[in-house]
Order: sequence, then structure tokens, then C-alpha cells
Amino acid sequence: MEISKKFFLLPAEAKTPFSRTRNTDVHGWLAPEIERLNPSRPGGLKESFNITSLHPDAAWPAEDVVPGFRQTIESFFMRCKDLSLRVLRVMALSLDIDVDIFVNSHKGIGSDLNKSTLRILHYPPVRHEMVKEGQLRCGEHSDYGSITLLFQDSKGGLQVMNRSGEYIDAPAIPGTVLINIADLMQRWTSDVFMSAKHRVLLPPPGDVSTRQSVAFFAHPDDDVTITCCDGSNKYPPVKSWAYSLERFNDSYGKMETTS
Ligand SMILES: O=C(O)CCC(=O)C(=O)O
Ligand SMILES: [Fe+2]
Repeated sequence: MEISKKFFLLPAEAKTPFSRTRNTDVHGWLAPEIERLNPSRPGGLKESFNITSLHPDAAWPAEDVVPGFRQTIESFFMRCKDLSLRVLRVMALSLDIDVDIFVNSHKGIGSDLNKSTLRILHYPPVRHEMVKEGQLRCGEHSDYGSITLLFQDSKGGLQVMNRSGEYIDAPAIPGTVLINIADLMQRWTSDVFMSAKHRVLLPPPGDVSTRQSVAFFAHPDDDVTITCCDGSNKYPPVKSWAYSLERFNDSYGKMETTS
């Protein structure tokens, strides 16, 4: 989180060259208030940098601007990939189905054929007099892929909806990783694993602290067709990337038509 803070504290002009301009290319910086994860609220009071592919040509800040940034983030990406695959295996085991069913559909993580994304997040201090009606640090949403690993600092604000439909606090527990089920996993398992809606509230008035978190969104390979693994037809088959792209278009608008 230290190294990601160094990036976020750069002036906006230094981050703009890494801006994400199209939904079809997930890599890059998203400035504050761009992302509306709940489209009925104003954009979230957060900024993020997203890494999808470890391709050598991806745009990164120069080594002298944030020393060690690329290497640290890429190596953390690989650790998240390993952990996600382990968790996906355990999930299949718990369902008593082919243990490799999920893992085999995530082989391309880190390549151009898979949109799994490591996102570092920075929530700047909130000036309550500037907050728009209904604005949050991050609006209510569920993630799109299979599972999300979430690492957060101790500042709080994250809430997750329980099965009764109430939002409950999900504070950081030292030494743990929070794992969210995402939408494609819900479809895949015909609602056995339910995707969890979540949001990040504003800090109380007068609290001008920043919040930082890191999320790893595991997605199945782009061309995998997600079909209910119990053989039912509860959800029609969807291609992984086609489904996620539609969801990205809801959250950011159809960026590719405006860039
Ligand atoms: O920062 C957090 O704790 C949550 C971020 C999040 O849910 C997201 O970016 O999808
Ligand atoms: Fe999320």
C-alpha cells in the first residue's frame, strides 16, 4: 500500500498519461468520480490503477517516477493469481464437482486472453461540503467475475449486504483476506454461491483520513462460456468477457465511443 500511495500522490498531470480510455482495455488509471459502480449515484470518491495483463508493452509510470512500482505490483498480481486458483479449487471441492472445473477456466490470468484485474485503490480525504447528493466513496454493486480478493487498510467504511438484505460493516481483520463471490460465480453455481453486494461509505464528518485498498478481481478466461455447473438452465450460458464488458459499460458509459 506504501508504493501505491506514492503513485496516487503524484499530481494528476503525471497520472493522466496512464488513463484508461476504453472499456475494452481495462489497464490504467481511473481518476476520482469516473467510476459509477451504482449508476444511480454520482461517481465514487476514489481513484484506482488497474492492471490486467502483464504484457511487456503495458503503460506504466517510469521507474524513476515511482521506483519499484511495476515490479511490486506485478509480483503481487502473481501472488493473487496463485491464491485465487487455490480458493477456486477449494470451492469446487466443496460442491463435490470436478475439482479443476473453475481452475481450468482461469488458465490465462495475466495474459491478454483473460481480464482478471489487480486494482489498487485510493480514497482521498473527503470534504463534506463538496460531496454531491447521494455520493459515496464507492456505490453499491457486486463484482462481475468469479471471485474477488480484497485487502484493506484499517480505516473502515466497507459494508457487505447479508442474505437478509441489510448492509453490515466488514472491517479489516489483521492477517486475513476478504473474499467476495462475484456475479459469474453465482451464475456458474446456480445461486449456491451468491454474489455479495458491497459499498464503501463516507467517513464521518470531520474525519479527513484517506482509505486504501487493493482488490484482485478473478475472471474466467475471455472466451469461456459460463454454463450452470449443476446441468440446470437457471441462467442462460454467457461468454465471460461479453458479460463483463456489458457490466463495464453500465459503470463507465460506453467509453470506447467517446475516446
Ligand atoms: O475499496 C474497497 O474496499 C472496495 C472496492 C470495490 O468494491 C471495487 O472496486 O469493486
Ligand atoms: Fe467491488
